[in-house]
Amino acid sequence: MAEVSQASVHLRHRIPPDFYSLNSQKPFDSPHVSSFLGSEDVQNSLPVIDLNSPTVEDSLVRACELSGMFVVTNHGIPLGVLVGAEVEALRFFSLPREEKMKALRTPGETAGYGMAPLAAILDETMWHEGLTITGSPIEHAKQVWPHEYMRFCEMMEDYQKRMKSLSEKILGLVLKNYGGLPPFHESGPSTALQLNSYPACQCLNEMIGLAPHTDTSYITIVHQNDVTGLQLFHEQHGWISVAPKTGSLVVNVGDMLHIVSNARFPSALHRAAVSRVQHRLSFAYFYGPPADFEVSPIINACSSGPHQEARFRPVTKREFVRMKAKNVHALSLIRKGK
Ligand SMILES: O=C(O)CCC(=O)C(=O)O
Ligand SMILES: [Fe+2]
Repeated sequence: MAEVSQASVHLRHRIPPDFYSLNSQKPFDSPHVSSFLGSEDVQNSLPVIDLNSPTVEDSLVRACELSGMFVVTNHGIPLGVLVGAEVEALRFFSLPREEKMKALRTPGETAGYGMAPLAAILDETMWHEGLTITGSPIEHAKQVWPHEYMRFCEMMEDYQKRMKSLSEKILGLVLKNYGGLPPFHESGPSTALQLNSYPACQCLNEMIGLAPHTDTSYITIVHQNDVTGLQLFHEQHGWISVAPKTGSLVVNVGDMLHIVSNARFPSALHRAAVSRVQHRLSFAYFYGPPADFEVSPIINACSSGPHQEARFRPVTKREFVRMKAKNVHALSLIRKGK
């Protein structure tokens, strides 16, 4: 996921590329020469889980173990909510650049418009712009639409409320054999909604939308518009495309759940490709523990063999995020017996 420490916040408000002017000088020669096209043949190999199925717990645990990424159906979020949020996001990203800049993330803030927060830790040019929302987006929405901000705010708040419940449902099922989702006594979970926009790119060579990364969350729930772009790294097949399927959602395991599961569930390595002709949108909802909650591996009867011993030392999300801001491979820093 896309979080960095206070130490590097100044990098977080770097501005996205000027897509319009770069595209108008086409063909634009990007420094990337490799292909970002995922393998289409194996795109359907991700597990698809019906959340109403009587065997849902087992299926979820197996999917977490297998690839750390899966598709859910019958998740209870009406298609109208997903499409409505898409329409509002497009209304924002279609604004002229100088209008969007009014919502630019200020140094020290998480929420706001700008490059993927990931850009602060990866030295890579990404064909991407994003709007990060934590709770109410009203301050930023008012800056760009002095009179027409309410609909955007209502849609995004409703979307987050529903995603929070869905995250808790999925995590509760996944962790049932681990004693369930831990109660967060004082503060609630840390959550964020990241609206991602990848304008069509008529570059000579392909540009990456989002560079390969793992999310810092327990889990992330992704909704994509109908343009393919999300890719998962698979040990055997390399990069595989996770094609959008109307109404279904993609869920992936993040670093925090990887730790809790004692490495039984891989933290999904994923990235986003860009289309030459279509504007791609995605919504990533990150659900994680409160910043000061200490996360540690849960060892229980389900664990066997090498999983019997804790593979990671306990870490708070705050500390982990700080470490990851300096080193994307932060998991290796808290691994025991390195
Ligand atoms: O655009 C996508 O499908 C992925 C987005 C993502 O990985 C992120 O925002 O962390
Ligand atoms: Fe991600």
